[in-house]
Amino acid sequence: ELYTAITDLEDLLDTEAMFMETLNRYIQREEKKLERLKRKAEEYKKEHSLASADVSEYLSNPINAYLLVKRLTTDWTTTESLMTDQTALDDAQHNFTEIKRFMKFPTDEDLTGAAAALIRLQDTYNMDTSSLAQGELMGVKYTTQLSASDCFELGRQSYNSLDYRHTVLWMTEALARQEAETRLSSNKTETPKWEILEYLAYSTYMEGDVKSALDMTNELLQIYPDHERAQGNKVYYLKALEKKTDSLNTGENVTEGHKEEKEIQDAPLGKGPTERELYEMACRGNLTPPVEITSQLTCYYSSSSPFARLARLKVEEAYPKPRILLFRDVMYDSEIEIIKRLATPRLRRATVQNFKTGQLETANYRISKSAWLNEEDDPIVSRVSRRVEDMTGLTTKTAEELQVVNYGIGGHYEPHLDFARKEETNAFKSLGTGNRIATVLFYMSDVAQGGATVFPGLQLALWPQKGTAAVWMNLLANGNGDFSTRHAACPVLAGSKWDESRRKGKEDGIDCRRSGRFAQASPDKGISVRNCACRSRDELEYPAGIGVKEESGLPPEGAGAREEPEGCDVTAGAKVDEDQVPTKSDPKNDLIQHALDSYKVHFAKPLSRVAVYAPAKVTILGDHTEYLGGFSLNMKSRKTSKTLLYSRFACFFLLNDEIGLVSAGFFCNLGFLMAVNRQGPALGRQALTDSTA
Ligand SMILES: O=C(O)CCC(=O)C(=O)O
Ligand SMILES: [Fe+2]
Repeated sequence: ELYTAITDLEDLLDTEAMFMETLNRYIQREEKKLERLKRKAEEYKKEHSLASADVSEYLSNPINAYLLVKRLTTDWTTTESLMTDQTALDDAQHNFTEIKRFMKFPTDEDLTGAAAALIRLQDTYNMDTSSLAQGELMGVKYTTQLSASDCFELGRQSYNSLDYRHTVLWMTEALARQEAETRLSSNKTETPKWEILEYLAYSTYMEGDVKSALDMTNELLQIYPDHERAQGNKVYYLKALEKKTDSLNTGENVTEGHKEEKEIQDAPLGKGPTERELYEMACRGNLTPPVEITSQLTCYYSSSSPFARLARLKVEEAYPKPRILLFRDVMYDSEIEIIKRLATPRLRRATVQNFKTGQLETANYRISKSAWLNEEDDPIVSRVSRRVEDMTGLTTKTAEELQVVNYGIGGHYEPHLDFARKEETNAFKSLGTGNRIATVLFYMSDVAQGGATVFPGLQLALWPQKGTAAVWMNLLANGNGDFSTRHAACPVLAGSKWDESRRKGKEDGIDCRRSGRFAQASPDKGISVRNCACRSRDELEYPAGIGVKEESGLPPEGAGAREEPEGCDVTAGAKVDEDQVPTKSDPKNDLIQHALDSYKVHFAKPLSRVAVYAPAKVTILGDHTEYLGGFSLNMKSRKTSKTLLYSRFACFFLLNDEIGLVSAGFFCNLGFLMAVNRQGPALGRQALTDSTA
């Protein structure tokens, strides 16, 4: 199943390239063969006309007589075998077989799935058939168009799935396009009109319009009078019409055609629209929570964990109750690339849990591919786990592995709950975890169109933005599931959607929380902004006085701060516990050692300089300490004991105890040891452990 993930579809382009190469090679070889045959024919023609000019004269020459016999024997045999030579074709066919064996190649199931996906997109995003066929997706015009035969194929796929409504739509479009194509070129189009009419007539009948079905069948019979099935159908439709007229006269109730009552799939939520309607409206961006809700929302910087105190996290409330938060810029592009690279070879069709048996199985309501990553796979996974802990205040010890998801054409996940209900006794057995306390969903790509995460009951849509994470609790404080968290992933209309989620399981009861920080998380005192209905990065309105946007979130990538310092949250962050002070005997906690090791790993050479940058303000010990929002890095120098700088953003390097300014106004608020000179005194370490910030 390749259609279920865009990343697999990308590989199909390689397959197509190989096919094209084989085809071109085959054409070249056949052209060469035809060239040789043409030359032969020329030679025959020349000799033959010479002979015909004066036959007896020509044959009086014994050499000519000999050559004539030779031409028609051995020569002709060679010519004939050249004509029948199939090695080019055999080679090409052999190549095709090998390519199909060794490269990704779509199956009929892929074609059906891809067609169903297009039709799903058409329905969810309310797109009319003819605009879609002209390459228009929700008002955005793309260059690719569908031909009559493409539309015919979509109609045929719908017909095979007994979806007569879409068969009618697509066959009607196929007919219109076929007529236009025939007008434009004298060549006959690939799909004959009578065939389109046959599907169209039958589906129209099945949709209840017998009269039109009959008209179409008559048109078909004009083009193809001997079409047996059409002849039979005509009789059938005529009878159905007669019966209809009779019963109308007698006042009897008739069901038109074979139209069946549509199964009612969605129970209305109270009196209003059904969940499906709300879901589709939210996917189209036509639904937002009422103003009474949005007016309660705030944006703030979170510094509720030691790490977050240094790298303050940009938090945006998306919904108050259930509390849904968006953490902006919490993942580096480079991390995303690594995670995608690790996951790609492991992607498999995503499964869902069978409500009754607890077994994992595939389902049409969840179409995507996913891969699971654990902490042994790569240190990056632990990094993400730590980030999740810092964001939520929950431990990831009982969390599921990291699930990476890539959606394919029209990939979606219909409304569902992430937690297991009481009746689902077997839930999570196979995963070996408890119920899901919370979901943390990282968006690893922007999606050009569609692909929102929607909460139909809350009328809320979250639009994927690369590097943002959405977080919500699935369970209430008493351990019961919170049904208002029912959510869905809308079909991806254009683009590729990559998600990564960590869902936290519980072990016993509900208490695997390290603290109730998430549930109680509140804006940092005094800096909350009311009613910031923030959508895109540019629109974010963070409180003035806190600093430039770049100041918050993770340090800028490529600014020498790629490595998130392990242990930084303990040593350089909040108040340092005596027994947590790093010592030489405990190199794991030793920032300097960590910096040295990281440097060596990344640059394959030892360090010779110390560089430190401060979250806000650097104070040299001896000077008074100004607690600027709690961000201050105290440093000690042998040669100078003066406070050097009052600027809030600064980067210093220490070279043999001299302190100098590297660049100001650039780095952000993460106390971070970049490089250390071991030859000098252990300034950096001392400075950091002395930090009072
Ligand atoms: O991809 C999304 O937007 C939501 C995914 C989701 O709900 C899930 O994986 O459980
Ligand atoms: Fe979900």
